[in-house]
Amino acid sequence: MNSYQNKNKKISINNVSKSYDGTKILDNISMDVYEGEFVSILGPSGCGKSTIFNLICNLTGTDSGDINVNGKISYMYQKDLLLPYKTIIDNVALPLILNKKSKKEAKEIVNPYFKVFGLSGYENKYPNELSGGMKQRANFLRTYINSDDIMLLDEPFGALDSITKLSMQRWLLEVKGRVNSTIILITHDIDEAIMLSNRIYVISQKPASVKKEFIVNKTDNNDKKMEQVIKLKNEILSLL
Ligand SMILES: Nc1ncnc2c1ncn2[C@@H]1O[C@H](COP(=O)(O)OP(=O)(O)OP(=O)(O)O)[C@@H](O)[C@H]1O
Repeated sequence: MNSYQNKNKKISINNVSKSYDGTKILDNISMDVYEGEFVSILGPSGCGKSTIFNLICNLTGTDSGDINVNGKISYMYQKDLLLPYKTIIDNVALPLILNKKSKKEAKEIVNPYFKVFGLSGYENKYPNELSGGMKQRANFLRTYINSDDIMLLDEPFGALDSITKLSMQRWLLEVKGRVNSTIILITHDIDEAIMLSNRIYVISQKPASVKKEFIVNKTDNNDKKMEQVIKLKNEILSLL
């Protein structure tokens, strides 16, 4: 158990199974996520990870089992999905404008977050003027503006080169230290899951079931940290 598991449960997935066209995708999955926690779902490509998010968002229904969500969800995809003809600030303000705020008011609300999310100076640029990493920061900020309560991140750094990816992972860790959002990350990158998460659910090949749940102990002692990471990585690798 980690310290978050004493807090409110934000999402609980109970014995959920799901098939598409007669093929079982998810087999009796159970997971819980607590307030302020960063949880990763780690599994091989195509095993059904995005299907779990689609079920959480009610974009599709379960065949059996149930899902309880306690809060407002936002969902960030791997692709940035920024509108090319709108400036970054207009893109980020979009969820508020869709929620009936005036354009002026929406911009005033989002403006201070540009500094917090390392996007100062990019407010009036267009998406094609930004690097892949900066676009994903803007995408993350727009997701956060949509809801800072529960954020679902579906391989947000999957399309980035490895150096940008590492700097974005560090950036996300730092941002997470400043916000109290509950975050669930889908990834097939073991290092990413260990670096960012408080807890990791390792899931199997299709039909996906939970193979094991790991708590990632955070320590400031670098030697101990390295030792723990190697041990955890080996344990996870042996399951995949
Ligand atoms: N709406 C749908 N109709 C039919 N089959 C689907 C549908 N959505 C997903 N699937 C199938 O379910 C399986 C799991 O897909 P899903 O996208 O959930 O996996 P994933 O683990 O997120 O994949 P990846 O790591 O490649 O993003 C795939 O075989 C996919 O073809």
